[in-house]
Amino acid sequence: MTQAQLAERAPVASTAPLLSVRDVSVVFGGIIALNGVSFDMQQGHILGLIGPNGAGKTTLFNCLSRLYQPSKGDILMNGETILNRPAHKISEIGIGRTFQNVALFPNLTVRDNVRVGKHARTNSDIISDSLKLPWVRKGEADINKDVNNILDYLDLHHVADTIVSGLPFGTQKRVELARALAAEPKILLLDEPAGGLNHEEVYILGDLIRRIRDDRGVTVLLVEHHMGLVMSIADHVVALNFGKKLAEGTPAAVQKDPAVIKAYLGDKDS
Ligand SMILES: Nc1ncnc2c1ncn2[C@@H]1O[C@H](COP(=O)(O)OP(=O)(O)OP(=O)(O)O)[C@@H](O)[C@H]1O
Repeated sequence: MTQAQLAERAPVASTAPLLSVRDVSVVFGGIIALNGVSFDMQQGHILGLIGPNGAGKTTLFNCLSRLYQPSKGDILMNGETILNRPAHKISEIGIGRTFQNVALFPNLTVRDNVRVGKHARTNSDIISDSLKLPWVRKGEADINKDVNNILDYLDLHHVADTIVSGLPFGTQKRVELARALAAEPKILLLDEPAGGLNHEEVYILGDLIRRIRDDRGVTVLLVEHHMGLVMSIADHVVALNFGKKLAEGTPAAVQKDPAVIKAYLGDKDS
């Protein structure tokens, strides 16, 4: 192969962000929950979004997951706005999410909850499903294989046929992660995943989030109060306070930033 052909094959490092939050503001009545917030998320990064109570983290998370519409600004994925998408259509463009208090179907098994995530990405419809048309049967076989892989990956096979409501909270959180992964997201939005977990469970979770990024190339946005978790796994941290961006950078730099230290003083959760 010639030098020119080799050069053509060489991967081109892309610096274009996967997701851009541009000058986003959200106003509730007279309250400015977000005030002109901008930052980028790079492909393959774990981005930690931190800030004291009321800083605007959940509001921003809800804009990204399309539950809230910003009053101003834009959110771009690969350069295209996502603001024209309703919440139930974001899995189609590769955005998955988990919920702070776990939002599974409590009376379904672990396996069926994960299958729900998988169906968010398949093209079958109710008529094809009920007629069991060939492409549906083939689709089902692939779905079963993928679901089994995800159950193995998240160490959930032993509880695959257990009803979710009887499982410990930490396991339910893992099921939620499995359901989100089943939709094969490019970006995973995690809303306080460490909430309600004990010290060991938080450590395991951190390892898992890192593995998901490394093994599956999933870019992760993590809204989290648990500073130990954010600082140990994030590549980049964005700190908010009173709806504004206070600082951003590496975990070490943000942790040392005087404005961030000041914002957290007296906040018992920090
Ligand atoms: N639906 C709403 N209606 C009115 N005000 C709201 C609403 N949601 C949030 N707010 C206000 O917007 C501001 C930002 O709240 P938000 O919940 O986004 O902060 P947060 O950083 O997620 O806080 P916490 O860490 O306590 O969850 C707060 O002043 C909050 O009271």
